[in-house]
Amino acid sequence: MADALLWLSFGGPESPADVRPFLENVTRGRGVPPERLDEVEAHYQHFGGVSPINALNRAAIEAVEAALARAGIELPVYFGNRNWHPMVEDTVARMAADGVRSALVFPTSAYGGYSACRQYDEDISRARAAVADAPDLLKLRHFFDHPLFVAAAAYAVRAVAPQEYRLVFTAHSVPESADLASGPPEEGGRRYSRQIAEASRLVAESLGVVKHDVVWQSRSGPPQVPWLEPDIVDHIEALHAEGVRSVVVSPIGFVSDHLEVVWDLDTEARAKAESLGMAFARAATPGADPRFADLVVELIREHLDAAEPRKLSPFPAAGCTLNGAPCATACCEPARRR
Ligand SMILES: CC1=C(CCC(=O)O)c2cc3nc(cc4[nH]c(cc5[nH]c(cc1n2)c(C)c5CCC(=O)O)c(CCC(=O)O)c4C)C(CCC(=O)O)=C3C
Ligand SMILES: [Fe+2]
Repeated sequence: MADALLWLSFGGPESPADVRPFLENVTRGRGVPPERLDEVEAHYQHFGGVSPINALNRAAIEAVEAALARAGIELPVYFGNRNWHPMVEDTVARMAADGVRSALVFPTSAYGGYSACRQYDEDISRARAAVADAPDLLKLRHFFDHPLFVAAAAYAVRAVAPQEYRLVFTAHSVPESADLASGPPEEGGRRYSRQIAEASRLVAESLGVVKHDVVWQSRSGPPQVPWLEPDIVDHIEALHAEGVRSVVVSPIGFVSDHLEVVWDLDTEARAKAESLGMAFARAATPGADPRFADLVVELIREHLDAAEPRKLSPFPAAGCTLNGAPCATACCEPARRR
């Protein structure tokens, strides 16, 4: 039923010369102001023009290959990205040349929403359209509420948490209009912000933490357009004013570390906390946790062995579609660009 797995991710630059063309790929047609791009380019160049995301994806793929071998599942894994090499179009061409007729696709995002889900569907459609005899590509479902995802995130918090702390979850902000457009209009359970809140609640609950916050990071776009708030850096100030003296930040919105994690959290949010005399710890992203490889194998088994989906939330399982079809006609439509 499937001859391969395609690991589909965002991509990131791996040298200083890659940064600008990468950013142009990310923002093509998206109305991101040039000043924002200059600012973001400086963040990348601060780290030598290298995002950790591609190396972490390669390492996660190795762990999944080992987990598949342990499970006795013979499925070669291919790696393709939306915005940087290896580009998904090139990878799908290679899959076709290797004789792959049908593949499962693991997108490196656990959630619904335009940027986190439907844009990966668009990548699948684009890549298939570019390749003669492209394989059928079936995308795996959203996994924000899978017990192994929740367990990996909870473990990462426990690994860095001091005795007393405020637990703060963070995810990539999106325009409010994009968040409201996520999921079919009649059904709120696929809304990005609700899934983020639900994953955060599940992690906090499994840790026995009674009070947690959900905040946002890395907003871009023109300032007059409302995005999900509050921002993590502003929130740290608000917590300080409330008397909180120690925070643990869990980047629940992301699978692996990337530039926006190491810049916005490890650099900016940490500096803000330290300037206020607050203790600051950032939990690891789950992608490198061994539970994560097992999670991917379980999601694959839902298809190969018709295994029962394991999920902790009451929200409908969504995101699983063939050949880049959206979940539903009006689901997660891209925001209109001015
Ligand atoms: C929901 C979401 C995720 C999580 C889901 C998922 O993981 O897929 C995510 C992940 C990521 N976002 C990333 C990088 C960027 N995102 C940008 C811009 C944007 N992100 C958005 C949303 C999201 N983004 C949005 C609504 C925009 C505005 C423009 C647009 O509508 O597209 C820009 C442009 C500059 C700027 O505007 O800041 C960059 C460089 C990287 C890789 C970093 C690296 O290289 O290490 C990753 C993993
Ligand atoms: Fe982004």
